[in-house]
Amino acid sequence: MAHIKFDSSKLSKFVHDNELGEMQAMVTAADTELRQGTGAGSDFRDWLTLPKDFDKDEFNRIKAAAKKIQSDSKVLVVIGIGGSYLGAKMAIDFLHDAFFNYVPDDQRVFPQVFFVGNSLSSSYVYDLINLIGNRDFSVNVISKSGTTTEPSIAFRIFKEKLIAKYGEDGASERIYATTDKQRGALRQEADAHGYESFVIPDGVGGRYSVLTPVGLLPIAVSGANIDDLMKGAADAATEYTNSDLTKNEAYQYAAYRNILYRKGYTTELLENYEPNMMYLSEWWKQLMGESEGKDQRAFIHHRLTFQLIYTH
Ligand SMILES: O=P(O)(O)OC[C@H]1O[C@](O)(CO)[C@@H](O)[C@@H]1O
Repeated sequence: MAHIKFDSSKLSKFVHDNELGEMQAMVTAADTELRQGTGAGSDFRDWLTLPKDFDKDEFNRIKAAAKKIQSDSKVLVVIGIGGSYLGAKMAIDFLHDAFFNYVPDDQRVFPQVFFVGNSLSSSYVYDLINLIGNRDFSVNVISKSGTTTEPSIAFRIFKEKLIAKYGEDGASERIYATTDKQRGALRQEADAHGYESFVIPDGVGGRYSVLTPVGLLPIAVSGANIDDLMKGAADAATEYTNSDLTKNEAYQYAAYRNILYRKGYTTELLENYEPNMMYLSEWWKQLMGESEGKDQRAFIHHRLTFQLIYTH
């Protein structure tokens, strides 16, 4: 697999050589808790096996839905917020060229993919409606609960647009719902109207859901190869199973963060040099912030995209 390298050489000023080794006992204990499911939040560990152990029938339905959208739509409108949005946005930006969404219709192979329902901005919605114009479009609405305010509002608006353009039945054929298997407002609506629907697995928290239908359908519609994506993730899942700190670079990163945090270094920067990696950083911020921030012990996360500088 293409390797992501972790380089700790510049840390020697802050962390003594022996300090990493001293973390091994803690890392082994944490790894055992994680793998055996004996720690807090153990119901939400399915992301550990997701790249290898996923619903293959549903995966094929995702590919079929992506083909249909590619054949009948110029635009896919993806509605979702937080974990139901950032992973797909990150992957599509990262995997395609910087101007993917700007290529004109007569030159593009795959639909434009736009995200909405992640803010309450009425001007953003208005601008997107204008941008779609009279062109054919489909909607992928993504929400586990089906009641989150921002995506619910956006879905109402774009569903009305679909009905006005294609009629009730035609609209139902262009709505793809990614939601809970059994519960929630969106599940009920999808079943009642016969929308093609996909499941957000119970054991995968929203922010870890990029390799579920949450991320996979929009990514597949954009033309990226989701078979290769899952294969790469499966290789990574194998590579990062070793709890030996000298062998596992992901655990090295975690251990160094922990050492630094306890020394009072509580601000973490993720820098990148490519504009199409901007949402990789946004996704990372949410992963870290939402995972660590809920018990008041989090790093403050920033991202930098040279030359763009944000501190948020
Ligand atoms: O999928 P739903 O129910 O609309 O919830 C979305 C929320 O859930 C999360 O994905 C996880 O808590 C948040 O990031 C997001 O704001």
